[in-house]
Amino acid sequence: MKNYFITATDTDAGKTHFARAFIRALVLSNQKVAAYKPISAGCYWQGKQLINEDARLLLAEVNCDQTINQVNPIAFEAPIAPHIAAQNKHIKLSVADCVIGYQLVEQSGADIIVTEGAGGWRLPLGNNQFLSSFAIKTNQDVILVINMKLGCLNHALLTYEAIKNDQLNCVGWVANCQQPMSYLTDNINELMALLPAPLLATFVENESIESAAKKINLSLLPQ
Ligand SMILES: Nc1ncnc2c1ncn2[C@@H]1O[C@H](COP(=O)(O)OP(=O)(O)OP(=O)(O)O)[C@@H](O)[C@H]1O
Ligand SMILES: C[C@H](N)[C@H](N)CCCCCC(=O)O
Ligand SMILES: [Mg+2]
Repeated sequence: MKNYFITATDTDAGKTHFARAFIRALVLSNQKVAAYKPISAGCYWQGKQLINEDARLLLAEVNCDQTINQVNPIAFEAPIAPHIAAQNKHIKLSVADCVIGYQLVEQSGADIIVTEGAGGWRLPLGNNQFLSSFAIKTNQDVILVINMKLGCLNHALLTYEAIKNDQLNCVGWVANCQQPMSYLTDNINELMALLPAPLLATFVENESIESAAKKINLSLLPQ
């Protein structure tokens, strides 16, 4: 079984966009894929259930029998830092609970589990715990989505360094071009020179999931 943890330079950088395309590409290459979004903040009510849009979109791509609750067991309505949303509800977030949810996803019989983080790499859970510790505990291969905008070089390099210091492999990165950027090619070239991991795909503005999936070079991932 393989597992990938999708992180990013920031919130709204394109983690879900990439994860949807990645799952689609893996399913097209005949893998059994499950998704996991341990913690979400920013949800809507459907009847008595809180639904996170990321989890709904990921669930729509997988080919294992999963429920939305299995994909996203911990959900908060407010679109704020999850540890604050949890505090407001008198709930304690923990790495251990994220691992328990992951173990349930493992029972889906997937060859590959794709986990989407929340925010960036060092997302606080409160009580001095971080979502990155969940990725460490479950020994995930990390994929870094970079929102190509001014300032991303520093964010990308620091994130890469943190992943490496946490002794995990950043197995690839994605250039997500959501908005026009001056000297885009030069910025991508600088990242190619400085990040010791392969560029898996470059997504353009308004890239469809179908098109994005075709661009991901799965052969660059460790076999
Ligand atoms: N290359 C792209 N082409 C088209 N739409 C994009 C692209 N990248 C991101 N988006 C859109 O931008 C928004 C933010 O992207 P996305 O939701 O993937 O970010 P995220 O990192 O998952 O954010 P969060 O931290 O909230 O989970 C979404 O509406 C998404 O559909
Ligand atoms: C609401 C947002 N879209 C995400 N779900 C949560 C992002 C938390 C970021 C926390 C931080 O690092 O400041
Ligand atoms: Mg997301």
